[in-house]
Amino acid sequence: MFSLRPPHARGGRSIWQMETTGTGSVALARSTCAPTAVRARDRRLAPRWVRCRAAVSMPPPPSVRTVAIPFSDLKERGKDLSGKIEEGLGPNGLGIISISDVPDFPVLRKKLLLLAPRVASLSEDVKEELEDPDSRYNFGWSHGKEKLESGKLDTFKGSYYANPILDVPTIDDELVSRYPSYCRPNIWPSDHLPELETAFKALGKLMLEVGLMLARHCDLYVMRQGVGSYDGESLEQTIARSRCHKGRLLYYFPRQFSKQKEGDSVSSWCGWHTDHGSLTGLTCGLFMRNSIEIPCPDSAAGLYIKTRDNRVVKVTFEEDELAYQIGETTEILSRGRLCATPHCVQAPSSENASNVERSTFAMFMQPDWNQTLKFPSEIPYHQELIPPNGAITFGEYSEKLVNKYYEGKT
Ligand SMILES: O=C(O)CCC(=O)C(=O)O
Ligand SMILES: [Fe+2]
Repeated sequence: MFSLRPPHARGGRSIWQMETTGTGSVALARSTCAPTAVRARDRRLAPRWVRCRAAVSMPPPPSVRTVAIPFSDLKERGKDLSGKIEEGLGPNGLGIISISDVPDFPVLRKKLLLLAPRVASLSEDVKEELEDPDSRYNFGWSHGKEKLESGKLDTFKGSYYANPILDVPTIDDELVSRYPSYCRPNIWPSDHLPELETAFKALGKLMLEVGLMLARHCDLYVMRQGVGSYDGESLEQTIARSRCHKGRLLYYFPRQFSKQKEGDSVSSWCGWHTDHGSLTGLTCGLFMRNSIEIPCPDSAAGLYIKTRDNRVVKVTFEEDELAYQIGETTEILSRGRLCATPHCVQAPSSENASNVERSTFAMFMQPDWNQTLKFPSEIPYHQELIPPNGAITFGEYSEKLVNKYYEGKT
């Protein structure tokens, strides 16, 4: 059954340190905000039984609905949404919020997500041509290159990475070799799946536009809290001027569990990690069998989040809602006013899972490689990577992070 133990209790290794995913979501050890006894949002966490596989045993984790903001409110720059921002993304929030009624979103989502199994089923030769080892597989097709909690390579999901805003972020060769995971050009399967490029760019651009609107409201919330030098590094400006945004089309292969125990892991499809950038847009996962959409076959399958007081909860939002999560960089720069959240994805259980696939799209919005971040003196993560004066460009910071997790270098 599900483990309600804190992650560090598993197998003697912190599971949050394990997964090294592609751009935007290097999985990192983190200390969460200090646990507190009972918080306002806990009232929303009233347990709802989502699955019971065995007659005896521990209850499954509760399922929690995201705080939702209607698009018509979000697009008003001056509207006071600080209550909802605080409830969803503040120090006691789940670190995820959803936006409802975004025009065109449901159609663009479906168009792109239905292409994920088609990418995954291109021939091995074609997929190899679509790989980009020089960017550490941060552009084009990536499968089995990332490390999982177990330390094994992740073969459960495949990703297609591209910058939906800029095909060629820079032509400066020095920058391309210094920051390959952001500066290399996009790769598109123009001969084999030409519709991918249009669908990927359309959804990515929409998620950036809506993300910018949300960023504005996050800034208003943080400024109301009186955070000193935040102004010059506002989330909205940071995202608006960046050339580093990265979309990731994810395809989760059907999982066949050899032992029931293995299938019970809450992170059986995607390991625990915290996105390291500024803001991540996320679509609701689309379940399929043989590339045809089906309803989610197991209510326990999907996205899970670790709460600030060390509980694991399943998080739900509607398929026509667009969700956003805070990344570590924003948590640090907002001095903890906006909090990042560890998350993972659970596959359906064996009995329900035969041939079930899932696709989704994440849009990682992060500072430009040349933006200097001014870190406060006390930060919850990666203190050892920050120079004594606290100033480092996002490009250098990301390279150090990638080295830390891929090669153990700092
Ligand atoms: O599949 C999902 O819903 C989440 C994916 C994710 O967390 C990531 O790509 O960073
Ligand atoms: Fe993530």
